[in-house]
Amino acid sequence: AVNHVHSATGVGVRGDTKSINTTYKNGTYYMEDRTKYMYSQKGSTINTYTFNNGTSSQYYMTDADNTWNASTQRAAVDAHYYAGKVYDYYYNSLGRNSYDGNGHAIISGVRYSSRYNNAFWEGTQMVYGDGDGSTFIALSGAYDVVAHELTHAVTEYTSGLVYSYQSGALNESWSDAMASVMDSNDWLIGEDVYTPGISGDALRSMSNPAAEGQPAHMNQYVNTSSDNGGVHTNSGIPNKAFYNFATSIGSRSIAGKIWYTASRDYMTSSTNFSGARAATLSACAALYGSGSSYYTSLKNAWSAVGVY
Ligand SMILES: CCCCC[C@H](S)C(=O)N[C@@H](Cc1ccccc1)C(=O)N[C@@H](C)C(=O)O
Ligand SMILES: [Zn+2]
Repeated sequence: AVNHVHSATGVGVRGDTKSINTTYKNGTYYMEDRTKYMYSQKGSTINTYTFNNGTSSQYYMTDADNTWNASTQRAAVDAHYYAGKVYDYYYNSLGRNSYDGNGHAIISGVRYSSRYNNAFWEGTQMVYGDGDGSTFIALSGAYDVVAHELTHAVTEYTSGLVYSYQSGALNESWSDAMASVMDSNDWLIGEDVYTPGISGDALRSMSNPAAEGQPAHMNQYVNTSSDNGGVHTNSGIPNKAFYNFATSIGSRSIAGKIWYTASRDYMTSSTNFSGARAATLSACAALYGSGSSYYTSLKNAWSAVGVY
């Protein structure tokens, strides 16, 4: 195979079988995907590692027969698979080659710590906990979680939104919005890995933020210093604006293209909610014209959440 590239069978967090791209070298198979454009262009790859429930060192994921069906491999299978899908979306739909726009390698580490109910972008890689089995199962098991985390990397290289108060809530919201474009069969966030014992709930709802305890209007903005100024709470307001816009124009992909363009071309580290409205309007005008029906729908989407 070219560059020892193999497509393998893997079993994900929820027991679902999928095809992943691996590399054969030194007599074994590695969870290294060399099939993307970034490999042909810069030699960089998608690589997935495990912390083996530690917090400092991560280890290669290898498999002797390239059938990745061990229970200890499930979180890595999904982190690897979904990272590839998120790379593909940014490259094929938005013309962005990896999170830096220049084909940077994409690194993930799974099984971080013990019973860890979170996932995050560490600044150079994605990190996923296993969850405690009650609040979360392994967080890489959800497409929207992986899209959320990798979009934080895109945000760092585009707007650079500071992760606190209104710019931080926008940072969180842009991750949820792009995740909802890619994982597009509902308006829920985290539902595939959240509370396995409860059906129908989610960590967040973009269509009805209040359903999961978030504000959906500026007059409900929560002034707090916790959670970096309530970034996971107040994200409900721009999340609702994105939902309003995408549903009013009938296209998540067009809404996502405007949101991405706003972050890349019109937003900065200190952009607040009003600035985000202006940036999305500028992006919409640049892409579709200020006389477009999209432009009017976008104004209405923001005014419906009390942002001007
Ligand atoms: C390390 C401490 C804070 C990390 C914050 C990361 S970026 C984050 O926002 N993680 C997501 C994970 C996620 C994403 C989509 C769906 C489900 C879960 C997140 O929302 N974390 C919540 C639990 C939080 O930190 O409050
Ligand atoms: Zn986040």
